[in-house]
Amino acid sequence: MPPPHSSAPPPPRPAARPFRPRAAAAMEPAPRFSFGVIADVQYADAEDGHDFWGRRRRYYRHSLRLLRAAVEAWAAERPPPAFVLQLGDCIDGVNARSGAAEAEAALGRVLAALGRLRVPVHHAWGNHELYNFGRARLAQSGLRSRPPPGPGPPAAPPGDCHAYHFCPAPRFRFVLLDGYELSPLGRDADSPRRRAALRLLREKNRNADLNNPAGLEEPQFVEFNGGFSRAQLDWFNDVLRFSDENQEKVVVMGHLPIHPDASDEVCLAWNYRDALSVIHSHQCVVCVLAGHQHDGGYCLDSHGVHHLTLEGVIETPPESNAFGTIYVYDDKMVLKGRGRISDRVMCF
Ligand SMILES: Nc1ncnc2c1ncn2[C@@H]1O[C@H](COP(=O)(O)OP(=O)(O)O)[C@@H](O)[C@H]1O
Repeated sequence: MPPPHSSAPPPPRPAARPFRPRAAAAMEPAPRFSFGVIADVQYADAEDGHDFWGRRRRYYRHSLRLLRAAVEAWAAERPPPAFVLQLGDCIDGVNARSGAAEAEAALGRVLAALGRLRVPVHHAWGNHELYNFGRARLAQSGLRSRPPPGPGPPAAPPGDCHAYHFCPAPRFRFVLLDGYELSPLGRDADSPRRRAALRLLREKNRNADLNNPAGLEEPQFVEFNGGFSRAQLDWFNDVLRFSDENQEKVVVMGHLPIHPDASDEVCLAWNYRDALSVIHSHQCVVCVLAGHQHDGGYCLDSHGVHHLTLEGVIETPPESNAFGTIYVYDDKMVLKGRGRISDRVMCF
């Protein structure tokens, strides 16, 4: 969601030529592995709409076509990406207004499109998943992407938190964070977790509409964002300690951005500072990938961590796209962006 002062989006860039990582230079080593990234598909079988400010068009139906085009492009790569990160909000909240069957059908179409890839897809849960489904249903759905536990630190935090880690190649670990563990969204109406999240939100946000950030000292305290529990942050800290001790490089992913220079101030996780301070107390994290802020963003922070917020598919015109492939080397990650997403080299 753009802030009120944001300008019009840049025009779509022409389609890029296929990227051939091995052909770039004869002496350059081949990437260790690659993976696909995509954010905020927000599919619904509905007419186009707009963002809250009425400034950005939302292409609800076309977003599924763009997702299918992304899948085709990934499938044509040689070698294909080892996995895909779907950074959350894969279906839009408008589905829920038409009933549970519509939400299930929309999710089914998105999962079928991604399922053509035959590689693992890791799903972050965003606010729009939680507008459509409770957490219990999500945990039974195709969006529960936690792999079987492997060696190393505990596979996931306690409770129903959708956070986990996995190791796609020796000395590389990916950590998925659940930015809506603290949130009224997706919780049963009378549950203690929902009441506690609402209490916290209302302490920080006195507006009648909890989605309204006007006048807040910490504008990220709106209902369409959420936060990390202490238990999740402690678990995250344990995972990063293990990675430090084992000389691993870590990529963190989640729906919500956690650095103010890679997002507008309204789209950050409630307690983004806590997540950042865990990251900064370790050496291993090289990159944080997020969605949610549909205009995208990037910064290299004061500790040398890259923060990349992906442009959202939902606000991408049908003739363009918004996805990418990231090629991972021992000393860098090279993003080859498609459509609205720019190429980028992120050195470690
Ligand atoms: N400044 C605001 N004041 C009040 N409600 C808002 C504001 N910005 C967004 N909302 C509402 O918050 C919800 C989430 O916003 P939306 O832009 O749809 O989120 P997302 O970017 O995740 O798609 C929507 O119902 C939207 O109307």
